[in-house]
Amino acid sequence: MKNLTQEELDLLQAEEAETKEEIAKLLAPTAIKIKNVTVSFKSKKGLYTALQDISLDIKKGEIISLIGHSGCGKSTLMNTISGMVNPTSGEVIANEQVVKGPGPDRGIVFQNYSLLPWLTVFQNIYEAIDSSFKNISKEEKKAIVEKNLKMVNLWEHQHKLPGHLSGGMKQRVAIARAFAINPKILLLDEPFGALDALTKSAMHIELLKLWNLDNRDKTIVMVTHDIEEAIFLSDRVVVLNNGPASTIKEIVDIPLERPRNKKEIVHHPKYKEIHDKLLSLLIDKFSISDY
Ligand SMILES: Nc1ncnc2c1ncn2[C@@H]1O[C@H](COP(=O)(O)OP(=O)(O)OP(=O)(O)O)[C@@H](O)[C@H]1O
Repeated sequence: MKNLTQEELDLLQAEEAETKEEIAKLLAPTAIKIKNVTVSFKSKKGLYTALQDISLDIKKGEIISLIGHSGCGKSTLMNTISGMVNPTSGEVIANEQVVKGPGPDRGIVFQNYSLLPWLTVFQNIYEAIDSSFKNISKEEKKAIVEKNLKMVNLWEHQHKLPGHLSGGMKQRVAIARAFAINPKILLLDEPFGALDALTKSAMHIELLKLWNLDNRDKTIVMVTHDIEEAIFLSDRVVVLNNGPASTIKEIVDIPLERPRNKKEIVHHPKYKEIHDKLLSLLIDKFSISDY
């Protein structure tokens, strides 16, 4: 084990880390640093400020969920990390580089899969690898496609077009494509939002399996509306206030040990507490008499 610096020791003490996992997390380097990010959009009515002075540090290997009401700015925050939206002020540092635009170190999966409908499953992944890795041979690229399609159990479906796949299969292709590029940071914008409950559950397990296979090194940021999904997958849940000028309302830790079991986790004494807390943060009114 490496010798800890005074700063690291102080940090450990301050946080009263209890488990090995917590200690590892505390000592992990920062993968994404969001520094005082404000995002304003020009609209016909003038300037619309979606996000106001957001700061957040995300550690390497962390799984973070962004949650909040529709229109609060979750996707905008995600897009500033991906580089598709430039902050009006402030900056995002990802993998120690100031984000200036999209890059292969940050893979994105959208809710609508964004597969190219005229390409087969195999080609969809191959093309993504082809445009990201210039210096490897065709054979190596094919091997990466094969490995990642096998990981999501879709190798036998490699010749199909996206139109001939179910929603869950399309989403698995989209995830395999994101993993094939092997980004250090994986950005998931409501990736399972359109799936039925059973497929969604299966996809949660698939995602965590892939994350485990990768030594839990990949940093994952996910937008979701689903509290259960956020608790099951995340290390921390970031709750955003409503816009305009949305800020971080609260960051909720999910101190549930991994690996997590879908059936058992709901009986964990902390689960209900966390669930209630997130629900209260999202919904202010609970009783009919409040309406
Ligand atoms: N390119 C843009 N131009 C103008 N306004 C924008 C643009 N992108 C987002 N907005 C506005 O910024 C606000 C935040 O939008 P965003 O899509 O980030 O919200 P969200 O929390 O992801 O919503 P949802 O949960 O409904 O997907 C909204 O009011 C939206 O209309």
